[in-house]
Amino acid sequence: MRSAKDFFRPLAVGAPAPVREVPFRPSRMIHFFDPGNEKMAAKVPALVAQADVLLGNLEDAVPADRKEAARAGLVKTARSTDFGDTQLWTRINSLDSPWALDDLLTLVTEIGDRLDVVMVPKVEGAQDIHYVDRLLAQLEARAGLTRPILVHAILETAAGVANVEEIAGASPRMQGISLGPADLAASRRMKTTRVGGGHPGYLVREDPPAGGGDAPRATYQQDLWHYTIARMVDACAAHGILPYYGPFGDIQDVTACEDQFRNAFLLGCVGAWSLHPVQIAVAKKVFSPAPADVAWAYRVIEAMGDGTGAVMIDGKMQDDATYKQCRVVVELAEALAGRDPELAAAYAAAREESA
Ligand SMILES: CC(=O)SCCNC(=O)CCNC(=O)[C@H](O)C(C)(C)COP(=O)(O)OP(=O)(O)OC[C@H]1O[C@@H](n2cnc3c(N)ncnc32)[C@H](O)[C@@H]1OP(=O)(O)O
Ligand SMILES: O=CC(=O)O
Ligand SMILES: [Mg+2]
Repeated sequence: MRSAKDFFRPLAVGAPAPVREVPFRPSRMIHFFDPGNEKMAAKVPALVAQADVLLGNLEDAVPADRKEAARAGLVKTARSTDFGDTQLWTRINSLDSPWALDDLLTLVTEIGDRLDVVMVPKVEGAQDIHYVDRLLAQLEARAGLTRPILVHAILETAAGVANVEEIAGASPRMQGISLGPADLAASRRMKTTRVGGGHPGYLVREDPPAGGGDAPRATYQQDLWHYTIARMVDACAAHGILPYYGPFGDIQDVTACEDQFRNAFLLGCVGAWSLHPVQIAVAKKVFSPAPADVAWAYRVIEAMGDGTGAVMIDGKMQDDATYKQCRVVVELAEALAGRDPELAAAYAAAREESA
């Protein structure tokens, strides 16, 4: 383990200094595209205005014989697209694959100045982050980069979940963690055969009626991902990095996708992956606080003055703790409004109405 004093020193001579705080940039949806798929790549310029993050995916979902084409496609897209303040991320291949090393060598050298975050799949412990951390520093120094590329880990192995706290704190480069429910299900030997979301078999059943009988008993579907998301959120919050829900594979079921995203939002996640353009709007809706909630948060903050003591608003007790919750909502709303004029107008209107 590195000394605390050395933690913020560059890991290679000439590499940029590590960041001390993860910059909070809106990232409600991390939109995946296959850069080697010409039809998808052609849609990227139009998606810049819609998505907070565009991610060129090189890992799963890209066939083995198209890996080099995807990597080359990402270099081309990064160089030919004006991303404005939309972030460009990539998901490299897993560290045990034949492609990960060339992914990093090529991308940092060719488009390192355009890449904000490298997503690393199947992270099992701090050792995986340390490897990427040092390699990125060497490559950044060689490429003459002046700003460090951040790292995002996918939580998708049982070992990764067991080590999530050490992963979150492994490097000042750590930007965040996403739940990867598909690979995690496989790693845990869960019996689901889907990408994220619930399962109708995972339920609790109400007690039998008093006195017996065989009247039908209600069942309630349970959330397969609650434990892991909550654990990931705690690890991220404790280390000052950002948690995300990952993929929802039933593209047509936007209702269930919205529910899954909202559970994650309420538990503390700041965004989710979008696999198809239709999921961008779902994530935008869910991960932007509702205007009525923002207006309420401002009311509480204004009524609480310096944030101490207790007041009643509409029959509800407010104190230092609700004040802090409301600050979370307002700070998020203000960060999003800075990027999204429509949202800014909706927040201003709701605030005026509730005044
Ligand atoms: C478990 C995990 O690791 S999840 C992460 C890895 N998986 C991914 O990244 C999947 C990304 N998404 C996809 O590959 C595709 O969306 C699929 C395979 C799910 C569906 O693709 P299609 O069957 O082509 O969907 P559909 O017919 O609705 O597409 C409509 C249009 O949107 C385009 N499109 C589809 N998905 C995307 C995308 N993610 N980004 C940009 N454009 C897209 C299609 O190319 C198509 O273009 P066209 O109108 O010019 O023909
Ligand atoms: O990579 C994501 C997953 O769910 O697996
Ligand atoms: Mg995966």
